[in-house]
Parts: sequence; structure tokens; C-alpha cells
Amino acid sequence: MNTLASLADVIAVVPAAGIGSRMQATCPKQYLTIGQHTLLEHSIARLFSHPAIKQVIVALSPDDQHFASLPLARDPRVLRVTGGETRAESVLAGLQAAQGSAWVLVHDAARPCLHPDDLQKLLNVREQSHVGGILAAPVRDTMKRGEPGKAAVAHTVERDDLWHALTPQFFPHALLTACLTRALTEGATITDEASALEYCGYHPLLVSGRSDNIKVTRPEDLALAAFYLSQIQLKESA
Ligand SMILES: Nc1ccn([C@@H]2O[C@H](COP(=O)(O)OP(=O)(O)OP(=O)(O)O)[C@@H](O)[C@H]2O)c(=O)n1
Ligand SMILES: C[C@](O)(CO)[C@H](O)COP(=O)(O)O
Repeated sequence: MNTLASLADVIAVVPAAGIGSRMQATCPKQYLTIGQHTLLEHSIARLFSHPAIKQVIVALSPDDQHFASLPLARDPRVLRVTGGETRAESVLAGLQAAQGSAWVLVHDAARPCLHPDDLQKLLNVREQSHVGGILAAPVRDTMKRGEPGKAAVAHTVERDDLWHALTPQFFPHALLTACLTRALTEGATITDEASALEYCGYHPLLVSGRSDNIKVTRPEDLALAAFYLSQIQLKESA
């Protein structure tokens, strides 16, 4: 029987089964460190900083050599599952292990700078929508479409109503599982959870989020993430 509190509980799925090839590092980028902790540990700590997040399901590569040595591996709130060939497949593996939570949040292991205010804003979506929503940052720069296969401008892209999709992304567990399963079965290209819902005809909410919630993707991102994270931690310790 779910208590009221458990109905409010949220399970987070953290896809962490990638190799981080664009990072050009000697280990998968989620195990690069800022200070004394890995990006994965920072990203999960940001989630657990909110009382509604009761469990994290982390999807790892079957060849993962790093997770077992982290304190996370002994945290009873953290459940390990085996990820897939794509991020979407890793997320689906996490969803299949998520039991007892009506809503599920998905957050990249490579986004360690999630601000607590943004997490709260996203969790509030549960009161506003039956579909769910995502953190997103409005595009700031002029956007260009390149000519296919050439480093030349084809045309400028209208940037009104253009957003950078971020994570976390937050959806009813049953709806996201159904949409992601259908999209993958039908061969759709799915790079975030919202695109699976869009594929099935839904329009998730866009929750304006901070642009410092970066995904560590390329070598120069690590120092920037370290700075942004230090700013969050400075404010939290004030
Ligand atoms: N098969 C995969 C691929 C990616 N991810 C995870 O999805 C998140 C966002 O993906 P991305 O930034 O693309 O990470 P990588 O795929 O590792 O990076 P790259 O594309 O540079 O190899 C990361 O936390 C990554 O570990 C995953 O769980 N399973
Ligand atoms: C999910 C995501 O973080 C939204 O921007 C992003 O798509 C994940 O990175 P990838 O390079 O697309 O796997």
C-alpha cells in the first residue's frame, strides 16, 4: 500500500553507460573528477540533495570498471542496472527496474551542475501536467544550419521558440516507459526522453532552466563545470 509520502517519492534514472568519446579522456567521462569526487557522484549528489528523490537507478556499461570502487556502490538508495548500446536503451533499462514511483526523473551522469532551484521547478511539473516536462535553456546565439558535409552556412535558423534540451527530464513512469518502448521498437531516433513522447504525439512542458547546467561533453567543459559547481556549493555553504 503506498503511503502519501511514498506517492510523492521520485525515482531518478541516471544513464551512465556511455564511453565519453568526445571527451578524449583515459576513462569514461562520468568517472573524471571535480575535486574529490567523480562527475557521476556529483550528479547523483545533486539529485539526493532534494528530499523527494528517494532512489537512484544508475545504468552502467556491462564493462564498467569504476563504479564498484565508489561509495555509491554501497549506498542502499542506489540500484545498478546494465545499460544498453544507446542512451535511450540505458534509460529504458533503468525504467524497467524502477518500481513504486508514479513519476520518474532522468538525469545525465555528465551534468554535475544541476541547481537545486531548477530541480524544484522541474518537480513542480507534476502539479501542472499529466504529460511531464524537461529543463531547457532558451537559445542565446544566432543559430546556423550548415550545408550538409561542408563547414559553410546553408541558412540562419529562426531562434524564437528554440531551446537547448537539458536534463533532468520528468515524466509519469508508465507514460515514458510506453513511449520509449514504442519509439525504440519502431526505430525512431531518440536522444532525450522528451523526443520519445513527441514521437507518440505528446507535448512535454518546457521548464526554463539555468544555462550553467552544462553537459560535460568536450575537454574544455570540465573546468567550466568545476567553476559552476563551486558556485553552487559556495551558495549552499553560505
Ligand atoms: N549507451 C549509452 C550512451 C550514453 N549514456 C549516458 O548518457 C549520458 C549523456 O550522453 P553523452 O553526453 O552523449 O555521453 P557519451 O555517449 O558517453 O558521450 P560520447 O557521445 O562523447 O561518447 C551520459 O551520462 C552517458 O553516460 C548511457 O547511459 N548509455
Ligand atoms: C539528453 C540530453 O542531455 C539533452 O540535451 C542530450 O541529448 C544527451 O547527450 P547526447 O550527446 O545526445 O547523447
